Parts: sequence; structure tokens; C-alpha cells
Amino acid sequence: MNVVNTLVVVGLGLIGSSLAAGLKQRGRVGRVLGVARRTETLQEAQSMGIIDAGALSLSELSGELVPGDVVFISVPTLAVESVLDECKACLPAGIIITDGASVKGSVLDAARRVWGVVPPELVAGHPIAGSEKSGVSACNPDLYVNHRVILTPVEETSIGAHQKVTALWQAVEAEVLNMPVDLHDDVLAATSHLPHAIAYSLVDTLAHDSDNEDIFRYAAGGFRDFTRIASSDPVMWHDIMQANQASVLDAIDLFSANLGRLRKAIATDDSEYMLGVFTRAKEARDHFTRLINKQAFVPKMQSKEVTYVMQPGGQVNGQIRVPGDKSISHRSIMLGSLAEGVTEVEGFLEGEDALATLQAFRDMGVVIEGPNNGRVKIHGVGLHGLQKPAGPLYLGNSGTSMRLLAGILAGQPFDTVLTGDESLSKRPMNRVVKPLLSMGARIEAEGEKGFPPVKITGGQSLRAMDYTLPMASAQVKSCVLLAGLYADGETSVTEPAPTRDHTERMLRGFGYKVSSEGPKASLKGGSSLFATQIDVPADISSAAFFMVAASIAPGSDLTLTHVGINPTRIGIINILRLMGADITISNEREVGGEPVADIRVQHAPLKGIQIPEDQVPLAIDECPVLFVAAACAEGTTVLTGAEELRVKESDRIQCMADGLITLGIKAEPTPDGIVIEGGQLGQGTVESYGDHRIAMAFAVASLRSSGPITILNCANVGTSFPNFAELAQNVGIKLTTQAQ
Ligand SMILES: O=C(O)C1=C[C@@H](OP(=O)(O)O)[C@@H](O)[C@H](O)C1
Ligand SMILES: C=C(OP(=O)(O)O)C(=O)O
Repeated sequence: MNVVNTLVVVGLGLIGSSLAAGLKQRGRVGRVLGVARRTETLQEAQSMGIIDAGALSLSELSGELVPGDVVFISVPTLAVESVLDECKACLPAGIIITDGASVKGSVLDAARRVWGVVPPELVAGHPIAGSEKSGVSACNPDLYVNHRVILTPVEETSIGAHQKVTALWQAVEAEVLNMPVDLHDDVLAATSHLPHAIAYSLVDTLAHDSDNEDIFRYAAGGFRDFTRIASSDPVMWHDIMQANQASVLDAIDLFSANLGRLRKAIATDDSEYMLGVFTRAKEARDHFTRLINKQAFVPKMQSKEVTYVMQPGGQVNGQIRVPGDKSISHRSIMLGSLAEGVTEVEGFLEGEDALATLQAFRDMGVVIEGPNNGRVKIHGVGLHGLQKPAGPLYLGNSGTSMRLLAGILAGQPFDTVLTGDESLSKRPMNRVVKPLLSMGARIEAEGEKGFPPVKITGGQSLRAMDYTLPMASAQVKSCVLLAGLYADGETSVTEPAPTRDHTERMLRGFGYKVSSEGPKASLKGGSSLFATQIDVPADISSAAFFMVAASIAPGSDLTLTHVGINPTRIGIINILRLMGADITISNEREVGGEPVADIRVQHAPLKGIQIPEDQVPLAIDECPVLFVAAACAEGTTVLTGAEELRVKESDRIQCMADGLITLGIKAEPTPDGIVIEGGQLGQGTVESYGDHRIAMAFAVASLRSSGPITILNCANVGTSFPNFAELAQNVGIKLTTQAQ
């Protein structure tokens, strides 16, 4: 169906002719009329089938137009005004006018000069597509497919005209976005106009330097990639620079200052500065697609839809090492950044949660090299060396990042805002806001439960505090202790039940005194952390999926190597053993203050138990997969004292119950736990609700299901266990992934 009856394209360059050809090829336009300055261009366009007829001026064609037809102006930016003059002089009422110029403020200013106001039929637009090639011969009917087109409607713009122009671009498979004019021009100055100015200037500099006559002959990859856009249309870019003068000058000034600073670093052998710029830039560039692609100018993690399709049955065998411990990886970045000197980390978890912490510290000026095969080098800045980040710190899906950072940031001289994804934005932060407020911090979160964003006002002097935790939470304990580093006096935290103690252990590893007396941990503010080496053990929370897998699947015999068996984390081993699991621990040793061992699990029939409440905080993240063990056990398993599960990445009690019930298991949620009757797992489609641990738990369940299980929404497995699917397949779990 046609989106427009007659389209007039004024200016048959790459942009205009590609729109015309794209609409024609898709059968979405009645006819296209072209306006060009030269008869040969019109002839060429007509012979290529891009236009049906043409003229050297708009006025020659205006008699053929009726209301609802569209004029698309695709001439160099500074020539737009004269075309608008012509539009005013000759177009009948009701003709929609749009354009493709790279600068939008100048087009709207031109319209105001021509008409006195912006006419309602004018919809300014900018297709973010193009190429260094120009002219009608470069025409490409697919130029706009999956490219963005930014429209900058103003108050006066008519809704009908806006809708029509939107439909026009969508018809050539572009993605249409709307943006305020000024924002558009600033963003484009930085992302497009500045790179063009630099590319032109660089090539011109080299071309004019006689000593470098031969340079182009030797110029390969880097030069070619970097300067490709210097082959773009000079008149077009001349016009853009003039039309967006103020924003372009701001962008050039900022860049010149930064280049000057880099020059100084090179001149003074300031390796730290150079590495800082290069590692940050490499990181930004490497994650460019993930961070920005399809999200226009809103930096947001891009998560693909991932589905796990599980075939039933099988057994798990072999020897594997699961990735690094998430809790320890977070803390290695945090304490490494706050230490004096260079900390080297091995076994770092390259999952999205730990990477979010890493990025946050980079955003606060810390130079961090890697991660490279689990190796990270952190150039610590000391307790008082963090710098104000340029914008909010985005922490993705990671509760640990947000809660621990809140403690550190409460003690900084600058303001910060912490944000996260949809799941993290619904997790309660008041549990850290309250104690931090008592310490004299200025911190706020939204609503009764204190949902993110968390806003922290810096420059407060913190008071030490003796805090009794209302719930068993290592995140809250760690948050208060980390704030205590900045407080005046001794801060103590008393917990109702033991929780993971990695913060206390690692602080000691960095030479910071932390005393522990039963349930109470204390430290005095104002000392220093000193860089160290950290060997991150394999994550017992990730190993847990395979421990349950081997336990429930007959014929299994699996060894998990180098697993962290910190006593505050081994609830999964204790509980599985109580259920009858066959687990052998060997090769026990200590690495960097954390105990590790190899864990061998052989299949054994499991029985239902009442899970001891004191084990719950020691197995809090392992509960989803323990529910699968319970479903495969003989008899009833009862869990109590686990209300914390309701405020994780999902409500893990309800979500697991939903999935188990779908698979034919009797599972009854209670306010603080669940009752599960062991039985035959069936088949079906379950939701993971975007929760990594739920997705992986149901993948393990397939080993004992009677038919296939489809698990929806599994992309977030990448937050804690990026190679889960691969390792699962390697040991014998029948998993295939489907990604869109
Ligand atoms: O301190 C940590 O690294 C963690 C503590 C636990 O959270 P809570 O403190 O909310 O129990 C756990 O669920 C989380 O995965 C990691
Ligand atoms: C609860 C978890 O993590 P976080 O709180 O850091 O999001 C988890 O990994 O299961």
C-alpha cells in the first residue's frame, strides 16, 4: 500500500535518490518526481528508474501536487532555505514538507525566516545513514534498512504531517525516533560532525606535509578505517559545520583539550594517563554495539531474547571449572580501586554483573586493564582518589554492585546517581539507605521500599555506627563496613545469622584491620588499603547447578575444580548431603585468604528434608536449584526462613513454584519459603522472569523431565555465568539456545 501518492525529491544525491528508490522498490509510493540542478542528473535518475519525471525547479512540478503529497528536501544544508522559499512561493496548501539535513536548528530557523513561523506541514528530519559515496549513482534502495531516522517535530508541527513522515521512513525499514532540536544538534555535533572535522583535518595535514609524501602509499588498516569519511561530499560538510557552528565548536574544544592532555602524557611518559585513555576507549568501543546499538542515544544494556530448549534425560560426567566467584569479583574491583598501588586479579568473572562494577569504577576515573581471560589490573587511586562520574552509574542487573557502591559513594566528596535495569529498579534499597542515613550520609531512593535510582549527595562527613542488621544480608553488612572506611571512629555491624564474609576477608588482604567477634565485624575509618594479588576461586553458586545436576541424574560423576568453599557459602553442600547426596571434597587449600577445593559429585537418590534455617543464608542463591533437587527427591522438602528470596532478581519463591507446577510438581509457596513434594518432572514451557538462577535451575531439571522443557527469557544468565550453556552441553546436559 502506498504511504504517499506523489513524492517530490528535491536534490537527487545519495540521500534523496535512496529514499525514492527504497519506496519504489517496496511498492510504497505512487510516483516520484525529481528536482535537480542539472538535466543529466534527472536523465540518469529516470533511466535508473528512481524517478518517473523531473524538472529543474519545484515550481514546474507544483501544479501536479495535491494535499497529502510530500516534498523531501535533500540538498546541502545551507541550500535548504532557498528551497523553502520556493515551497512558499509555489506549493498549494496541504503539501507536507520534510528534509534530510544533518543539522535541524538551522532548517527550522530558515523556515521561520521564510514563513515567520514554522509551518505545521514542515517536519524536520535526519536519516542517520549515508556513506562517503555521493550522487545519484551511489543510490541504494536499502540504505535506510535498520538505520535510525531522527525527527525533530516542534509545537507547531501537525500530527498528521508527523505521522505521514514517520510512515514514509518506516516504509523503507528505518527506525524512527523523535528528539528535541537542540539535543539532536548537540548529539550529532559530537558523534558525527566532530569525527568528520577530525578526519578531514587529519588527511589534509598528512597530505600537506611534504616529509610525508609517501605516507598514503604505506597507509594501511588504521589510517584507512579512521579516515574513510574524509571522502565525503565537501560541500555538504562545509554546510553542516556552518549550520551547526556553536555545537561543533564546543565539541572541537573539548576534543582539543583532551588531545592536548594526551600529548602531555606522551611527552611526560605518563603511562597511567595513557593507559587510562586507551583502556577506557577500548572498553567503550568494544561494548559500543551492546551499549548503544538500537538504543539510539540512551545507553542501556542490550539484552537479546534468549530461549533455552532442553531435551529430557541424560547424565553429567567429566571435570570442569566454572567461572570466577561473583561476590569476590565485585569486591576485587572495589577494593582494588580504593587501594594504593596496582592490584592484579586472576580468575575474575567476566559476567555482566561484575563488569558493571568494573565499568562504574572506570567511570569514576580508575584505570583498569582487562579483563583478559580473567586477568584484571587495577591501578588503585586510594580511598580518596575517585572522581565524579560524568553521568549516572548504570549497574545493570546487579544488586551487589548497587548496595556496596552506595556505601562507598556515601563517603565521597561528589554527588552520584545509581541506576539499573528493570529488575534492579524494583529491588529494595532502603535496607542500605536507612543505615547510611544514620551515619550522616545524604542518600535517597524512591517510594516506600526505596527503589532505584539511588541519589547520593557527596561531601558529608560520616559518623561511625554500631549497626544491628534487621536481616541476614552480606550486601547490607558490606555496605555499612565500606561506608565505615570513610567514617570517623569505629563502625560495627552485627548480623542475625552468618552471611558471606568476603568483604571482611578481602579488606584484611588489602592490609586493612577488621576485627570479628562472633556475629560482629568492626573496623575503624581513615586507614589505607594497599594493593595485593587476588586469585578468584570458581563460584560455588555456579557450581551448585552442576552439583544438583550430578546428584539427580543417574550415572553421573562430575568433578568441579578450584571451587570456593568459604564456610559462609557451603550451605548447598550441607543441604545436599542432608538430602543424601554423594559429595567428596578433595585438594583443599587456601588461595588469597579464601579456602578452595575440588568437589566430586556422584549420582545418589535424594530424599526430602526440612532445610535447617541456619543454612539458608549460606545457600541463599542456591535455593532455586535446590528446589529442583527437592522436586527430584523422594518425599517432601520444606523451606522456611527464606523471605529474602522474594526480593532477589525475581520473587524466587513464586517464580520457581510457577515453573515447577507447570512441570507437574506439587509446590506450595509460603510467605517465607516453599513446600515441595518430590515427583516426576513433566514437560512444558516455563518463564525465567529474566532471572539467571531460575533459568539455570530449570535447565538442570531437564535431566529428570519426561519431555522437553522450553525456558524463556534466559539472556540474563550472562550476568553471573556467561558460559553456562557451553559447559552444560560439554558435560552432557541436552541444551540448545535460540537467540533473537
Ligand atoms: O554480598 C554479596 O556478594 C551477595 C549477597 C547476597 O545478597 P543479600 O545480601 O541480599 O543476601 C547474594 O544473594 C548476592 O548474590 C551476593
Ligand atoms: C541475588 C543475586 O545477585 P545480586 O543481588 O547481586 O543481583 C544473585 O546473583 O543471585
